[in-house]
Amino acid sequence: MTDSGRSYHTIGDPAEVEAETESLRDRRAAITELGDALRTLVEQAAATEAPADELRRAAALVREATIPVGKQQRERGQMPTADDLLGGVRMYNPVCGSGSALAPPLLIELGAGGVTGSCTLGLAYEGPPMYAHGGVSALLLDQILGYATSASGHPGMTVRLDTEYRAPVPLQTELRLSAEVVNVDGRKVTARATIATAAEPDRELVVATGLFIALRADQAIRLFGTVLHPDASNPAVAHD
Ligand SMILES: CCCCCCCCCCCCCC(=O)SCCNC(=O)CCNC(=O)[C@H](O)C(C)(C)COP(=O)(O)OP(=O)(O)OC[C@H]1O[C@@H](n2cnc3c(N)ncnc32)[C@H](O)[C@@H]1OP(=O)(O)O
Repeated sequence: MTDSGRSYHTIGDPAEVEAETESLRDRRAAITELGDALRTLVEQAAATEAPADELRRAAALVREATIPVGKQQRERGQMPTADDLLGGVRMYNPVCGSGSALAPPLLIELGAGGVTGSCTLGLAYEGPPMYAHGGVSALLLDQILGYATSASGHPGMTVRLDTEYRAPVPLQTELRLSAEVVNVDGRKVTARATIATAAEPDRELVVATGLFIALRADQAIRLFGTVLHPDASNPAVAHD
């Protein structure tokens, strides 16, 4: 979809389709630009030692910025119009999404036999002083495990995530993640993932094993019916 509210998959006048595609590209670029600015803000706000009056000035500026952004808001049952769920584009995913202020973002690449990821965590992700919060490590691992299972052709939902913290994950340090599927047993898929630093990729700091369950059709419809089977009551969907 584009700002005009029409689907970019529309079959019709090629010039119109091209204009809508260009509009979508431009909107995604703008979402990423805002995401970058927000990430900088979040990181600087977590690291700031500025005096109170500067912080209040910043708070007022941020409140002002929420006005244009808050103008058109989607609701829970509506997918972002800039996303392409089946194509794997999730602009606001809290781990990988370039539009998310929460995402480091983690960059994931498909490799032979699995997937790899890279990111650097700033002070906003601090748990123990100088190191990442354990929940943040689990977040990164769940995402890359999910990506590995999907990429192997066995997408599912996490039902179990076992996380072993062998050594603290340093902040402001380039990290390397990797994940691979280790077992497929009917609808149950097991995958293993690790976090290391780029400097010492073989020293596993955190290791996780995830169990993923492929959804039955009735489960998928119960959980995601509105977005998987959009109908006229879903205002996020274009009805050309
Ligand atoms: C190229 C690719 C690009 C795409 C990128 C995408 C990236 C995406 C990244 C996203 C990453 C983020 C990902 C996320 O964050 S996913 C979000 C976090 N996860 C959830 O919210 C899932 C919550 N759980 C459920 O909704 C239900 O459990 C579901 C619906 C999944 C299964 O329903 P149900 O629970 O009723 O199960 P079943 O009747 O179908 O039975 C199935 C089998 O499973 C066994 N079982 C179930 N639970 C457990 C358990 N805890 N330990 C061990 N086994 C368990 C069960 O015994 C049975 O075994 P068997 O009796 O057959 O032997």
